[in-house]
Amino acid sequence: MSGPSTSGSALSLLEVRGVAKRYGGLAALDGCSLTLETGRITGLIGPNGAGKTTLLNVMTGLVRPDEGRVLLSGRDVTAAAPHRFAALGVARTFQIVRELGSLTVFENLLLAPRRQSGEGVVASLFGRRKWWAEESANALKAKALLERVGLYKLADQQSGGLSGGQKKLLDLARALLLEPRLILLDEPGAGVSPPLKLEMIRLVRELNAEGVSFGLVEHDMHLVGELCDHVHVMAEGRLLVSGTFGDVVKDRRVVEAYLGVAA
Ligand SMILES: Nc1ncnc2c1ncn2[C@@H]1O[C@H](COP(=O)(O)OP(=O)(O)OP(=O)(O)O)[C@@H](O)[C@H]1O
Repeated sequence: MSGPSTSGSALSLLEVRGVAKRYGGLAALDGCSLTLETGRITGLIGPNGAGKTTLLNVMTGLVRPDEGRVLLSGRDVTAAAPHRFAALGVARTFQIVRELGSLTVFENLLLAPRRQSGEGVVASLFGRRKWWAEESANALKAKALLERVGLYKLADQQSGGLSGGQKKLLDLARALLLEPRLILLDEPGAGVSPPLKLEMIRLVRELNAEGVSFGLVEHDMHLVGELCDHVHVMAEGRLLVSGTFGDVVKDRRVVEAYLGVAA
């Protein structure tokens, strides 16, 4: 990773510039450039196959782009591994939640990756004591997070028995363990009952008011309209239109992209 770049807006939290990713002959991303700004809940919408999930993967180090750059607060993180993004405060949730069904809800949270203290020489000398201290702090934190997302009563249940919405809330709690400054949500509304969707909206708003920024990939336009300050519309691996939700849904190019008509 190189040092801070000189360009980019002061509000830019995570930015992709000219990002391309090919799978064989298919361009999942094709010169995509866009910015998620600090403090905002930014929507990423677009028709199926537009490249939204691939972009989230690039923005969290799960996929290395063939071309282009990824900048976090102006710092080049294009080649950073997922744990590095996590350490820098970027967390994500998944379209299909990958909980360990045979473990309890609480155990799933304890096993989730989190920011760990450094493992220098001094740390390793005091390793065992430090490990215990960290583990008990993590257990307390996990309990507090379960309470926050409304799953505390289910802490001892096998997570495989959770509903779709409860799994999404567990995934959000898992992301929050990292104490992130940015959370990328991949379809948090998919397969979620209306009451839990409202709960998800409430939580995201509350976290945002506390200073957490969000990138939100979502097909549920009600959810996008409720949550997003700003929306980027993607089509065919690149940015098509950006603006307020009200503006982009009226945009002719966006309507055409969703209908599959050439803009
Ligand atoms: N690992 C992969 N191998 C091959 N093709 C892939 C891979 N990942 C994504 N693709 C293809 O890249 C394109 C973009 O996929 P992506 O999942 O990013 O789109 P999306 O906008 O998230 O779609 P959706 O809204 O349906 O989830 C699709 O055509 C998809 O089939």
